[in-house]
Amino acid sequence: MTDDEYVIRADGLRRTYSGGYEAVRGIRLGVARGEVFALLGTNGAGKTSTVEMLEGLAPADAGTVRVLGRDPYRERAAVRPRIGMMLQEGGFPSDLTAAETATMWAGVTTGARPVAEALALVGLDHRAGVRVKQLSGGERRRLDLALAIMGDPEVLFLDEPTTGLDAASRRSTWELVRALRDGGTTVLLTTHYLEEAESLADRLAIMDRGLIVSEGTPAQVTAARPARIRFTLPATVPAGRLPLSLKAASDGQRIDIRTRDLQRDLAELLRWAEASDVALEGLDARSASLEEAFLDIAQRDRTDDSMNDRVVDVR
Ligand SMILES: Nc1ncnc2c1ncn2[C@@H]1O[C@H](COP(=O)(O)OP(=O)(O)OP(=O)(O)O)[C@@H](O)[C@H]1O
Repeated sequence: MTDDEYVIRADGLRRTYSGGYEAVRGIRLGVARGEVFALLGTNGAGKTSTVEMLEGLAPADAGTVRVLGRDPYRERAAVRPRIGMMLQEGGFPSDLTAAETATMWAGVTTGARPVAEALALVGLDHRAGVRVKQLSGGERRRLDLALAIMGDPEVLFLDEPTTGLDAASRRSTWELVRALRDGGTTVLLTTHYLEEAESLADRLAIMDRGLIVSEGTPAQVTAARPARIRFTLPATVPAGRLPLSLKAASDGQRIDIRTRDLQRDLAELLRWAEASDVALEGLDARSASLEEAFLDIAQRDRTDDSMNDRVVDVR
């Protein structure tokens, strides 16, 4: 993909706070038109600091940012009408009702959709007459989303859009994001919900300590991680009797095998169990999930060890 085909492009992006703390340490990312891109990371990894630069709310200390081909900070007047953003904190007057807040926002939004439509899209139509301070946390989050999509933006930035939402509201927000994407909107979102990223994102990046440490489709990000086989051995069978080729870690009779060739190792295990007449209680074999990929990164962050170093051979 050429640079021109990216709706959001960042290169060598850095942000240093006063006091010298470098929150974003040179990242490169590109989001294509009509794509949902999720930015994941541990607390303090630099997601919000990054998104604020992409939104044009803060200048980059180094590197370049282009949104719709322009610098969102220096060319804010040209970029702002074409983007929607939902910040972590909405910060609207709490005495206004949801409808009044949306009407006020529509008044300063280019090409605003009808207020009733915006509220209905986030399932708040029945709460239109309720003051913001009387809305629940999840309802306020949905009002923030209604305002972000008020102008039917070409590019939508969502910073933790479903934090505080119940499971049903979260799923209807996902449906809305998918519908916007299908209508051609490019979406960049941050989230702490890995299931959300797995279900929504066409591509994602995981940030850690100011850098992007993994990037690709959810399948690509998890493909690099080992699969896992777990089971419990009968009390009479010591873990040392397992086939030597299986890299197994044990906690008493509970066995945890990490493997990059799930089919081969599972077949080996089952052949051994059959031949040895051993029942593998609670046998569970699964490919790596995004959550495991993420936890590996977070764990590495703490120990600076590779995952393989943490697998202990039982022999
Ligand atoms: N105004 C500021 N001044 C100094 N340091 C800041 C400021 N804002 C953020 N930081 C620091 O920069 C780092 C990155 O913060 P940022 O909010 O971008 O992380 P994040 O990935 O969005 O985290 P979270 O998932 O917790 O929201 C953190 O260590 C934070 O303490």
